[in-house]
Amino acid sequence: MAQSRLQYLQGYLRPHRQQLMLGVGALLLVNILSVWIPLIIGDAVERLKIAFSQGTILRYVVLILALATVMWAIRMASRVMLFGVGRKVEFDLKQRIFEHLLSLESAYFAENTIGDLINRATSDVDNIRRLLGFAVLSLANTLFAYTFTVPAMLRISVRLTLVALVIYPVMMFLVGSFSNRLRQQQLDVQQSLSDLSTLIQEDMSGIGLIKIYAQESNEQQAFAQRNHALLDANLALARTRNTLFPLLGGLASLSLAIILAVGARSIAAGTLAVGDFVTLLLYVNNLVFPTALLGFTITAYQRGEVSVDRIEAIFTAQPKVANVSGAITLPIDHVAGRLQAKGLTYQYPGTSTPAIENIAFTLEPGETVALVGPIGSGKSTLAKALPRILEISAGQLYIDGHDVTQVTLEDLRRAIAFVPQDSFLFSTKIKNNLRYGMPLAEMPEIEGAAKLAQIQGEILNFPSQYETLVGERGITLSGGQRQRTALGRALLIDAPILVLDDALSSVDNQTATQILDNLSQGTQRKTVIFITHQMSAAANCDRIMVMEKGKIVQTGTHDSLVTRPGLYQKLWNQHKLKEVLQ
Ligand SMILES: Nc1ncnc2c1ncn2[C@@H]1O[C@H](COP(=O)(O)OP(=O)(O)OP(=O)(O)O)[C@@H](O)[C@H]1O
Repeated sequence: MAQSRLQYLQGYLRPHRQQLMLGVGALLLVNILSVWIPLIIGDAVERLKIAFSQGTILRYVVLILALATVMWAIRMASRVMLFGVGRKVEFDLKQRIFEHLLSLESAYFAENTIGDLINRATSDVDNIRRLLGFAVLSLANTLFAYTFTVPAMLRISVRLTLVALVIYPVMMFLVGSFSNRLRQQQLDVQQSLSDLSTLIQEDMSGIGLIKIYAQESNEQQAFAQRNHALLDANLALARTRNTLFPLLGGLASLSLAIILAVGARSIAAGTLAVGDFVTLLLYVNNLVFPTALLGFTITAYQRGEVSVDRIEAIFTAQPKVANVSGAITLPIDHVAGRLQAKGLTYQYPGTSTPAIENIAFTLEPGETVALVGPIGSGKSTLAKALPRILEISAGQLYIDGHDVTQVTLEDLRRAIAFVPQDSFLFSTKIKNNLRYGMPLAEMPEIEGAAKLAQIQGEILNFPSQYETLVGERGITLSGGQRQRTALGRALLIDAPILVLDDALSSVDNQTATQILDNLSQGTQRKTVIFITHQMSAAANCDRIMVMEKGKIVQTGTHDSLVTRPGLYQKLWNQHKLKEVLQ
């Protein structure tokens, strides 16, 4: 890891340095003040020994009460400030994680489960909040308590102080020897929690599939297994904590007992004043609480450390496709829509052969070109290469003569609207789904896009028309309706180039052909790449490119290709046969 955990933590705290310093400063003040009260009490004991008077007691009580109130107020202020820092870091981290996740490509989300990522963004961030709130407060408090109390104790009696503190190295050793086990067990808990979240997330998304295959009981078992693993991990951690913490508390109290025994003898021998003894006892008491808390502090710290690693792992993932330095801008109204490929090749990481190889073509502005070919021939790969959803090399693909790798991603993706087969819709009004790419679009524009996508008629039949909620909280659209809504969404941004990656597969041939006709008419004609298995819709396109094993093997109009022996003729004949048989 490039930086140490401590450096990461410092980085998280940097923006809130001032508040942190104020909080720690308040703690410092309170610890300095806390040395006084035992001194005052010791003094009171000595005075009262000489001459008992109500007035003296009252004066001491008022003084101690006043001091205690001030200390309480400062301690409160320090807690508000330090816990506030924890909360602010939590906010910053959540924000950073979300922004970073948005910058990553879908391949990252295929490798990392959503449940795990959600867990990191919530539970792990929460651990860091506790580390930077509670643990920092508690560590600083312990440190200050020792720094100011121990010298004050030494001034009273070196021997008794050493006697009282003899237990503390044992405590430190104990904490040290448990710390690795605690950290590992904490990691196991976080991992088990992530596994469980992943299963919940996947099962809820795939609930339809579970029902179709009647796999409820298997999924229940899988859940029980992971839930048990989480329970075991939590119990193991609790066992360790329950062994360590009471041990620490017990040892801290033991130091009080030792000093009582040894101190009483010194008083009897006349080498220690009663007042000093009382002060010393109160000092030891001051140390007991922070020391007994050390166990919690250490767990909070280790829990936080584990979470720092898990969160930083997200930040180390970098987007593969990014703007080159000095990338050129290409305003959409300057794009005519000419696409040219020269030796375009792409090989998926970890595979032995390129999915597309040495592709060359030129698409003129306004042309509608179908891309057909057997399954797995590389059509989707080519489609994804165009708006650089896949990382392609420079010098292989040009938009209006500009190398796409040199154009800013924002402009390139604004110029090339990509519509995939799986049309994802958000759980919101259909109107908002349509204007997703242009949130400020007005109704006439939205309706225009819906008409072009041939979905307007159906929307008007929905209960609340364009205001109808779709998805989880609303109505369920059919596959074809979803695809046409997704197409309407792409048409609304009015990109000069449109890539339809099997995006009309659930739409009947006639409607698909009508949609393509809509797109190729008028002054706002688009360059359309229509990837499809629907041969009759492809046949109506200006031109057809036929792919096989990652290469374009034939190009031409339907009429020219269908008469030539070759893959296209074969695909067309298969399609005709299917039509006859249906
Ligand atoms: N993410 C990936 N990692 C590795 N190989 C992949 C990946 N995506 C696709 N491939 C492989 O690349 C080849 C081309 O796939 P592609 O999806 O481009 O074909 P296609 O022509 O669009 O197929 P279909 O008609 O079924 O949609 C296939 O062999 C496929 O297995």
